[in-house]
Formats: sequence, C-alpha cells, structure tokens
Amino acid sequence: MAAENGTKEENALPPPLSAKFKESFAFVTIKDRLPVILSKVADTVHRKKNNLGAELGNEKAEDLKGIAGEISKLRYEIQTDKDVVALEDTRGDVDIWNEVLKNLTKQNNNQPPRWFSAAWLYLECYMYRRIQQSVELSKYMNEYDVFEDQKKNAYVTSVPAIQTLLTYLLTSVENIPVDSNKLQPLFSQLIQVALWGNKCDLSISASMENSQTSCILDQLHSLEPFILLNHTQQLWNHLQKTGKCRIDIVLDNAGFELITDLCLAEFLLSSNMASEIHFHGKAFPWFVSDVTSDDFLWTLESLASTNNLALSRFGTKWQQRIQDGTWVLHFDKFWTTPYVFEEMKSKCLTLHSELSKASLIIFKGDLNYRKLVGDLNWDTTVSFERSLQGFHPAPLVSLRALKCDVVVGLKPGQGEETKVKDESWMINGNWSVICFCDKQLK
Ligand SMILES: O=P(O)(O)OC[C@@]1(O)O[C@H](CO)[C@@H](O)[C@@H]1O
Ligand SMILES: [Mn+2]
Repeated sequence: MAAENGTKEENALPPPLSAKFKESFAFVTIKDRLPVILSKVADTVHRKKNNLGAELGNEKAEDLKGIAGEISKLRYEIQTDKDVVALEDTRGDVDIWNEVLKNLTKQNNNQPPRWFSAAWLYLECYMYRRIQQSVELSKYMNEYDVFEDQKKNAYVTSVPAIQTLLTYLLTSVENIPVDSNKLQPLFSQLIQVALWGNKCDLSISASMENSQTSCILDQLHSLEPFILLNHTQQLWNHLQKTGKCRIDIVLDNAGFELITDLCLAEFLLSSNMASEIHFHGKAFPWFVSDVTSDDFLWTLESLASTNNLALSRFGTKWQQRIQDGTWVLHFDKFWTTPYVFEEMKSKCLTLHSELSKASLIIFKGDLNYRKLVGDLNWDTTVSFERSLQGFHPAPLVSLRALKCDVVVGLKPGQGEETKVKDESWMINGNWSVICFCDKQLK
C-alpha cells in the first residue's frame, strides 16, 4: 500500500477498493449487502402496487410491476457477476455514465466492468443509477422515490431524539455566548452531534431500521474515545481567522442526520460564525437514505407542522431562511455520478467554482469521504492532504463514521491498536474521524 514522500514507486497510487479482494468489505457488500438492498426495494415496490394498485389505477400499477422487474433483473446481474451494461434512459446525466463505462471497458482490454472485479465505488454508484433508470423508464411513475417510505419512517422513529436535540438547540441559540471561550465548547459539541448523526444511515444497515432513538447529547462524552482523528481545534482556529463567512455543507443522510446538520447550520448562523449556509443534496434517490430536495423540504414541513414548540419554531424559521437566502439549496448532478472528487475540477468546473466561494466545506458521511480519498486502498498513515490528490476548492473538513475499509491520517500503529479493540472497526460505524485540510499538497 502506498505511503507518502517515498520513492516514485512508493508514491504510485494504491488500487481502488474492489470485491476482487475477497477479505474486503467490498466483497461482502457486492455479494450480500447490495442484493439485500435490492430485494428490499423490490418488496417495497410490490407492496405499493398491491396496496395502492386499485387507487393508483392500472397504468401506474403496471409501471410499478415493471420497476420491480427491472430491480430483480439488476439483482440477478450482480449475483451472477454479469457485465455492467450501458444506461438507456433519457436523464440528463446518461452520457456521463455511458462515457465512464466506455472508458472503463477500454482500460480493461475491452472487457466491460463486472461486479466481482471492478472498482467498488463505481459499481455501487452505478447500482443506484440503475435503480433510478427503472423509475425513469416508467411512463406514469417516473417521480417515484423507491426509498421514500424508509426515509420517512427513519425520521418518524427519530422524532423523540429530534425533540430533545431541538429543545436543547432552542435554549442554546436563545442564550448564545458572545465570548469565544464560551462559544467553542458549544461549537465542538454540535460538530460531534453532526459527526455521530452519520451513524443513522440506511445503506450501511442494508435498509434495516437505523434511527436515533436516544438523546445523542448524553452520549457525546462516552463517544469521544471513538473519534480516531479529531481536528476540531484546527477547524475552530480556521473559523476564528475567517470571521463571519459562507460555509457549505455537503449533506449525506435524511432523517436524524439531516437534523444534526441543520442544528450545526443554525448554530453557525446564530453565533455569527457564518453569514450564509449552502447545502448540497442529491439530484435523485441515492444510497437509500441520502437527502434529495423532496426530503429536505418535507423535513422542514414536518418540523413546522408539529405541535412541539422547538420543532415548529425551527421548522418555520428554517423555511424562512430558505426564503431570505441565508440558507441556499443546491442539488448538482455531480454528486450522483461515479466521479471521485479529485475529478470535479475537470468534470464539473461550475460546481468546483461554486464550492470555492466558501470559506469552509463540510463533507458529511462515509460515501463523501470515500470520494474525497478516491476510494483507494491507502495506508492508514498516509496524510488526508495526500489522499485528496489535489482536490481543494476551499478549506474542507470531513465528518465521517467509518463504514468502509479505507481510512487515512492515523498515527503509526493506531489502526492495528483499534482492530484489537474492535475487529470490525473500519465498517461498523462505531468509530469516526474529523479530518480538516486547509491547504493543497504542493
Ligand atoms: O455515506 P454514508 O451514508 O455515511 O454511508 C453510505 C455507505 O455506508 O454505504 C456503503 C456500503 O454500501 C458504504 O461504504 C457507504 O459509505
Ligand atoms: Mn448516505
């Protein structure tokens, strides 16, 4: 595996994570987890057809049957290690996906990528784009979000935890300290709340329920030792230097994690550390629980329409922030392509330029981390800067619970020590990193 500052060979890039490595999480994911996620999607679609078929009418019922059929076909292709096939719908990003497939085929002696040998990141992203294709190809159900019920259920089961958190936020922002020494602990606390909010992800749980059901604030102290790399102080120092600024948050999961991100955003504005917050969500349903525009707006409406004081207060306030422009929503197609982030400048300069207007970009979650580091099999002691391979539109921080077997920036021996404590430390979401980078490696 590659280290840094070595000889030319040692600085060669490590291989991408792939199911060809039979001991890897990629192998478990392709062999077991993705088929389970697809089975759950097919069941959801069949259930919708059976329960709502009469109400929806024959045409929609038939389309749901078609979607379920496409999902089952995709699951069969994965389980029998078939060639990845080109997309055939008319969504605006179809050429990007087919261009990537063509290049991967060319690079592989004109053999199309296959599920148990190609790069895991590409294949998992492709699977969610194929799910979207099954919806795009339907005539009457092409707005359908096959993950909608799971995401809404995750929110509903998290409501007690959301009530506790937003009640705490209400008190905090109504008594926001002016003195930075008193502000810093609150900043650190809400960074950790957003960090651990990332454990609530329906992809890693293979769509099994994964909501926050207890008060996250009470757990922060006991969770602190599970933060393997913590750059909160560097992050605070950076924001003290920038003063009131634009901060972008590249979102991950809907449900409880989104609420923790909105809490952090509200704190950054109420404390005058930020003047505006830009959120980046997904253009279509992605990795089961990632936030789409519908999810974002539904969440605010759900908060605003409850009779709980804190929820309705913030729901209404946050809807207002979208109106007054202190919160800006973006849903660029780049985030639902197979590209890793070091490709952004060449493949999507507009987004790269947009992000470069920020004084800080906060990347949430494991998939964003994987794309930051290129989903390459780095040595754990390689620096975070090195793994970005030059991606740096602005100073950035990743708040990530580990759910995939790649991590960088650790001390020598730290990975080995952690493995002794917890055999599946890289994939169970129990451990996390707060990685900050404010410079590009020369
Ligand atoms: O980005 P998130 O929501 O934190 O995690 C999504 C995710 O867990 O799904 C994959 C497994 O299928 C992981 O590698 C990936 O990171
Ligand atoms: Mn996610």
